[in-house]
Amino acid sequence: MRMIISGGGTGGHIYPAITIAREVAKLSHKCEILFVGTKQGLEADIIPKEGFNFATIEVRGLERKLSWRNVTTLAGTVGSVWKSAQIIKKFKPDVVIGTGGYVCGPVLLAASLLKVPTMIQEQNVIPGITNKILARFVDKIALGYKEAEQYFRKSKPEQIVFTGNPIRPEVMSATRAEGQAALKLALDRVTVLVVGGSRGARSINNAMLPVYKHFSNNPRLQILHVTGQSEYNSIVGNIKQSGIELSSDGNIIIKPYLYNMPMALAATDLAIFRAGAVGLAELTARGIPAILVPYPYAAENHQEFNARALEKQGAAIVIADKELTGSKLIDTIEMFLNSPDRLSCMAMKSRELGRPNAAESIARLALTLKRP
Ligand SMILES: CC(=O)N[C@H]1[C@@H](OP(=O)(O)OP(=O)(O)OC[C@H]2O[C@@H](n3ccc(=O)[nH]c3=O)[C@H](O)[C@@H]2O)O[C@H](CO)[C@@H](O)[C@@H]1O
Repeated sequence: MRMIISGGGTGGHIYPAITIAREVAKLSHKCEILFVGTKQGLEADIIPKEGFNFATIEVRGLERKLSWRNVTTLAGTVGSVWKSAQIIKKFKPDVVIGTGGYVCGPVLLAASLLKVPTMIQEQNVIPGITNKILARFVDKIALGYKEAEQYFRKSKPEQIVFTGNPIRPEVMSATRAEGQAALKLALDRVTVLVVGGSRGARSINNAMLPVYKHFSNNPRLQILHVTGQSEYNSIVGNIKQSGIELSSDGNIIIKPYLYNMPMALAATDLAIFRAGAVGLAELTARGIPAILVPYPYAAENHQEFNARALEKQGAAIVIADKELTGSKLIDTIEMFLNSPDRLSCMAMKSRELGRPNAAESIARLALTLKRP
């Protein structure tokens, strides 16, 4: 099996691509995989680290309005479709898969024009613009949420398959003890993991300062906060300025990014998260109860819809970004600390929503596309 996989911009598109690629490789002997991304996206950092061959094309995202920039972007897209076609002709894939982000547009379009079997994987309740356009050209559409089907009305029913979102196998295999050891966490404390998606979240970062003040040195819990690369230094600066100690044996741990997120998830009792679809798939697969603060500027407010899907099933509490304050977070964390039953009930509801085998379903679907 030879496969090209493309997806980029943020972790929410990149990790599904990595997971699907690994699963296809596991299921088919002799598998060669080429990842196509951009030089600017997070994929340029993550993909070579993960050991995949990596080719790049130049492509920009469209603005969601009529603009001169869009005209030049579309003109540039013709060039990137041509470049993608060259990559495809040279690599000769049996199948081309896209996991979202604008880089997928030219790659999947070129594959479809060259009559190579294609599949896209849509992670969100409300699909991204690239996948909405690509839906007209591809052979299969694998959905992370059933609710997304209504946005692909022009597609044929046999094109659409509800699989759930793929999660890395390590997310399921890591044990609590391994996670605690990997992150040097205390064994006897409730662990709160705070993550603002793959790039961090300013409003969550800002709301956390009073939370640290309140819980600093509290023996009942520890907080592991992932700030995102760009805000790490300023957050650590603010914490030090406010007199909170970040010693190695303290209960507040701040990281810019976690390359071993599965370990952190394995040790987590409560998550404070944005509502990126892959992050949510990981939380539900492990049955982690969550306080979700959807990013309000995500395209068509899709994070709100992702988050509400969990809230509806009792797997999470949602706080709107504009209503997020330190004291609201403190009150909600205190509420969970004082009612462990509520926390475990939410954990159970979360696990009911999890689809730990989604990656395998998607990989099997990809294998069916290979022509004999
Ligand atoms: C602002 C925006 O539009 N974000 C979108 C982006 O989210 P984003 O990339 O933030 O989202 P997700 O939460 O879906 O996925 C993040 C992935 O990165 C990993 N991770 C994150 C932080 C870290 O330190 N280490 C780490 O490994 C997580 O474990 C997860 O696998 O793609 C998602 C999937 O299409 C969408 O639902 C989000 O709305």
